[in-house]
Amino acid sequence: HRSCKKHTCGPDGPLIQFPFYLIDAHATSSDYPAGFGVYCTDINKTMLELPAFSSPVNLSIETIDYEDQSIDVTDPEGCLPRQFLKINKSSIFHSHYKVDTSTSATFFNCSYSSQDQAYCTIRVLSSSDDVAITGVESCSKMFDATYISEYTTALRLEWSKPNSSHVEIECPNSRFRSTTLTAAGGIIGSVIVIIALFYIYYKFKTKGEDQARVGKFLEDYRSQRPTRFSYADIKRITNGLKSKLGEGAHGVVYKGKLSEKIVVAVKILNNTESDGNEFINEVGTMGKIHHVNVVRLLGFCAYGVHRALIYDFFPHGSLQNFISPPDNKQTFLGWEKLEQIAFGVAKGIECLHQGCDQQIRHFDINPHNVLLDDDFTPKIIDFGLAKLCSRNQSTVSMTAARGTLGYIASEIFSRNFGHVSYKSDIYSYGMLLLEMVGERKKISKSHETEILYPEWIHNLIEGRGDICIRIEDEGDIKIVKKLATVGLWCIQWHSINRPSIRNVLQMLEGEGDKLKVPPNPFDSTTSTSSSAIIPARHLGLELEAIQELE
Ligand SMILES: Nc1ncnc2c1ncn2[C@@H]1O[C@H](COP(=O)(O)OP(=O)(O)OP(=O)(O)O)[C@@H](O)[C@H]1O
Repeated sequence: HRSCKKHTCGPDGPLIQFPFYLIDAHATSSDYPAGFGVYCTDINKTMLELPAFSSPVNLSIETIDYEDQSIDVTDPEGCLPRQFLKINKSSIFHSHYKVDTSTSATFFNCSYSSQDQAYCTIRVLSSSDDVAITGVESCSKMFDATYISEYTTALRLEWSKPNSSHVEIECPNSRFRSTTLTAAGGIIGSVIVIIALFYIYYKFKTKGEDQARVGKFLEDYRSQRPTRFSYADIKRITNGLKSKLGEGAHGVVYKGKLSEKIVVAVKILNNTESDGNEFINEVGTMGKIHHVNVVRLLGFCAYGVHRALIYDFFPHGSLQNFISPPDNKQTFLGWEKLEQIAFGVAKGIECLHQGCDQQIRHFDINPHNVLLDDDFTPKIIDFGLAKLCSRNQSTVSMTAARGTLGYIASEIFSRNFGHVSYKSDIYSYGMLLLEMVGERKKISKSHETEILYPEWIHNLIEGRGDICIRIEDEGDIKIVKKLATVGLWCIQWHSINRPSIRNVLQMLEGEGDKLKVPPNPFDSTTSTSSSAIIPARHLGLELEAIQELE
């Protein structure tokens, strides 16, 4: 039967078999269900032809997963949201395919007056945002539509079973194989041969899939976009979630391999309730960031309830291992290296705050979220809290935001301390610097309990008393003082008194002795404020959710 034939477009293309079929001169629409016709391009791309209102929409098929009944498609012209609007009006598309990342919208036709500068505020029901536009005179509703995010570059379509007349098809090949073997070797022999054939087939199939996956990844890597993986891929990459690297607030991290040479870390996210669209948006933002001090997102999985992020693997782990090592192992990197790391982290924050079209605030800068590569170059990871804000916006809604207590600025706890802004990351960065400096004092065990931390930091900056710190040469003390001074500036209680990340970089680039001593943030406030200096990791606490005060 024609439906049992298998094809591929070139050696790396996905397998084309029922319900998909190659559109050729012999196939008639009555043979196959509509919406599953594919064809090969000159450059061996597999294209899906979907019926649409005026003319068919052609999308490139990246993978087909017959077990999960899903395909990943992209638009060869790079505008998937536009193509989606077209196919979305087709009833054939809806009867066969399901998309879990779409959002509903209503389109209005509005007339404008250039003179009228009054603002009109539109409440967006699906989010907490209002949109303000000027000069609107009147609007009338045009139509309702379903759309996908502007950041969506690949779309997962799940197909439901085609109607029964097509499901019942039996492939003569398999029947032929079983009867011949039964006659030739009896039941036991045939079972063994079938198992062997299945094993060989499985090996080849897996190898082929692995090659296709790596090929797709390399293609995406060159074009600087994250690859979308299925959950089956994630399981294969991590060898069945075997090697656990650790667990954080957002999920569990596993070590994995994309190929023999490409080792990765896969973060399986806990929060499976998060809206697929929101997740894809975030992935779109993360995928655009390419900076030496920010971890590059290599891939992601957003399929049903499964959400995962794939990053490069960094064998040294996080900065935390080097400033407060587990089991107090001797892992001191030296003050020069620590200074370079502090500078690199600030550069990474600068990229997030100012380097991209959209300002990105991390909201969870801490030593666990700074990974170190082979040369100890720091890489900021974990954009679970990153929210997109346009450049002229200075505050952001923090409902349901998370962070690590001790690294969280006062304004995140309460609006009384001002608006949440990019200065909240500066606070967390300051805490990171102070922990880098402060943890070293623990090398001298005998003094540990005698000196209060705030007092100790001020003694250090002002050169008073015994600072109990490991100093190898004269330059070291300068570095320590500089890091402590910048750290104290960054944790000023009111965000307005904290420097911007550019100022931080200027301070770190300078000699350090000319820096003004910052006001002591522990003097002017109550005892509650000074408790914030104790890093939460030491208290074993995590902040669950922060309610925004209106
Ligand atoms: N790309 C990576 N390479 C190597 N190790 C990693 C990588 N990503 C995470 N890890 C390690 O996996 C563990 C868990 O990381 P994860 O980011 O989930 O937790 P966390 O940063 O400790 O907490 P949180 O999620 O609250 O920020 C950490 O020990 C971290 O160092």
